[in-house]
Amino acid sequence: MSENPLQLLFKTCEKVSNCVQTQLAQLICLPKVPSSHNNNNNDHHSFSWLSSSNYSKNLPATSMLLQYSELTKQEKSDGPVTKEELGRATWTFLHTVGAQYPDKPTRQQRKDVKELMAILSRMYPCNECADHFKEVLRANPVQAGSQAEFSQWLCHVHNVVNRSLSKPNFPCDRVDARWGKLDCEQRACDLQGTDKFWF
Ligand SMILES: Cc1cc2nc3c(=O)[nH]c(=O)nc-3n(C[C@H](O)[C@H](O)[C@H](O)COP(=O)(O)OP(=O)(O)OC[C@H]3O[C@@H](n4cnc5c(N)ncnc54)[C@H](O)[C@@H]3O)c2cc1C
Repeated sequence: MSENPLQLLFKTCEKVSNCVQTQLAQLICLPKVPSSHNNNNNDHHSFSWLSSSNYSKNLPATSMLLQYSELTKQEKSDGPVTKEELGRATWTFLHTVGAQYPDKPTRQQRKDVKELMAILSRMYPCNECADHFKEVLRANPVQAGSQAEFSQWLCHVHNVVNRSLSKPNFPCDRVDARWGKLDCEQRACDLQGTDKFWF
């Protein structure tokens, strides 16, 4: 007996749906799901757990897709950093050093920050940034006679870099409001005034 046209239509739709699911799953590199997840235990439909019929039974489709996107985020945050991420982390470090720098630094402390900036301009792991920063330092020698002086100098050189990247100027009178000493319980990290900070 010839097949009911509606049945034929349903079968075709199912085939198309399976095909789309497979292609999508391959596109986003989803792992193959063990056959136990597969209702009809049909290996060539490795991704049938994505189908709506499985959604209410084994529920893997949406939850696994969510887990997958979480995994992707995790992998991304564990992977190599971008130039922007590195920049933000380095400026955070520098401005925090600036906030913790002593009001009355010793000669050694002044020498250390100058060396720190010089080493940064040689070792910064982005060549174009390091080369540019060498020029910035030549035109703006480190000023580190006090905490206020050093944090304002940092703000100024950060603005020089900002301008070169067509970023807006940061108002340096707001630098103390933006950056502060490291937030540590019971001020355990507040090393200013102790000899721990500078070894
Ligand atoms: C030494 C150095 C040299 C760099 N050179 C280059 C380069 O040549 N080319 C390149 O593409 N990238 C460079 N970068 C990276 C670049 O400066 C930025 O860090 C990156 O583009 C991300 O920018 P952002 O807009 O997220 O904020 P960032 O500039 O990273 O700033 C982080 C935060 O600091 C605050 N802030 C901004 N400006 C100031 C300021 N003047 N004083 C105090 N706080 C401020 C803001 O709250 C901002 O959100 C360099 C980074 C460093 C540390």
